[in-house]
Amino acid sequence: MALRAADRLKVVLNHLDRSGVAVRTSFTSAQNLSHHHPEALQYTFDTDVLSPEQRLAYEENGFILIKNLVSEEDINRFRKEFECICKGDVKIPGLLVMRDVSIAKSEFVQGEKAVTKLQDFQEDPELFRYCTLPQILRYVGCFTGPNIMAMHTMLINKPPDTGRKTSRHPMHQDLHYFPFRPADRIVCAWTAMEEVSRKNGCLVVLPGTHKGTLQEHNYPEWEGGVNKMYHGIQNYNHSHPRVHLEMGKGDTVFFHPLLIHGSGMNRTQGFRKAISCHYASADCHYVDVKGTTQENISKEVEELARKRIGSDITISFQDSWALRGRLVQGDRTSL
Ligand SMILES: CC(C)CC(=O)SCCNC(=O)CCNC(=O)[C@H](O)C(C)(C)COP(=O)(O)OP(=O)(O)OC[C@H]1O[C@@H](n2cnc3c(N)ncnc32)[C@H](O)[C@@H]1OP(=O)(O)O
Ligand SMILES: Nc1ncnc2c1ncn2[C@@H]1O[C@H](COP(=O)(O)OP(=O)(O)OP(=O)(O)O)[C@@H](O)[C@H]1O
Ligand SMILES: O=C(O)CCC(=O)C(=O)O
Ligand SMILES: [Fe+2]
Ligand SMILES: [Mg+2]
Repeated sequence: MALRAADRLKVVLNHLDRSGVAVRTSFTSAQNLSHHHPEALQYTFDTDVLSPEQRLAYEENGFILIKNLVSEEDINRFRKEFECICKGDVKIPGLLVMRDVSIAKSEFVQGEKAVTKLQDFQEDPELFRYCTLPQILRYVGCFTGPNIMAMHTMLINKPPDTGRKTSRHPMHQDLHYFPFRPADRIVCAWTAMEEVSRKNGCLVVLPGTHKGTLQEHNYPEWEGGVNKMYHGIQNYNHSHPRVHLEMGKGDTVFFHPLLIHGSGMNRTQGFRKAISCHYASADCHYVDVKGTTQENISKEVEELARKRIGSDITISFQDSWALRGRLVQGDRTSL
């Protein structure tokens, strides 16, 4: 007899729950337990960090929110460092400072009010401390396993919208940007650096979409313009349930790279701040994206590398990730 996937999960979790807490289940055949156990939990490892309920939630939804994971003191330090970078007091090799497209050509906006995002802070010891926080890595290991690479780092400073709606981030899957697999061994940690709500443009996720495949991404046709490399999925199911992730300072969401997500407009006058890192198992391998839907982004990244480094050296899409990735736990086995 074939069990529905959700029933199988409940059966497996019931079996896994060694603490004796009752997990409601619709099926209890011992024979089916052993038979279905290995295939049912695809997205998480049994590490004694996530409770059975938390594992089930990630398996079903593709994300899990942990409250109050990063201390106020750490966040204040990241914020200070961000200010120093924006003022030009610190120069970090490889760091990319992005301005919002609506003010990119303005000479009047200076300092942190001009910055919408820092990318690639792996050479900044102060900001990179975020990626090595033990309480974050404990959770990351539940998804990646023990060998962990920090692949992609960002500090997002979503600006007050200028009225052109450019502060939105279109709905997308982060895997679009990554030429490595398997997807299930990649996870993003995203920490709110202050209260984030629907008003200042919190994350919006489509629960369960991590079970789907990678979709085609392009620039959305938005009247007010779109930020460079902010590709989006054009034809996702607009009637799929949406969840707005309202979070407090220090709350952290871990999410799967196929989970469809974006963020809304910032309707406040403050700059909505978040810090994030994409981790992958060091056992992942690079894939060739030629002839796939990822070819468009790979060409943009290669073009950017040529602009920044010079056209005499070719840095492939894969190389650009191998150069930025940093081992944060275990052994650098492959990536
Ligand atoms: C999972 C994860 C990976 C998902 C994501 O992160 S999605 C977003 C990823 N975004 C990126 O990686 C952005 C990469 N950033 C960049 O490519 C650069 O910062 C640029 C946007 C090209 C700016 O380059 P840069 O040379 O430093 O700045 P310039 O002031 O000289 O501007 C060069 C030309 O680019 C334009 N520009 C600047 N900022 C933006 C913008 N935000 N959106 C669109 N166009 C922009 C700027 O107006 C200028 O144009 P022209 O004067 O050449 O026509
Ligand atoms: N017209 C649109 N086409 C495609 N995607 C959109 C469109 N409008 C919003 N989105 C996407 O939906 C997500 C939520 O954006 P939106 O600005 O609607 O925020 P919101 O938090 O839902 O706010 P609201 O309170 O207005 O519903 C973002 O990822 C955004 O890019
Ligand atoms: O902080 C945000 O607005 C979301 C950013 C995001 O999803 C991304 O850069 O991939
Ligand atoms: Fe994203
Ligand atoms: Mg809306």
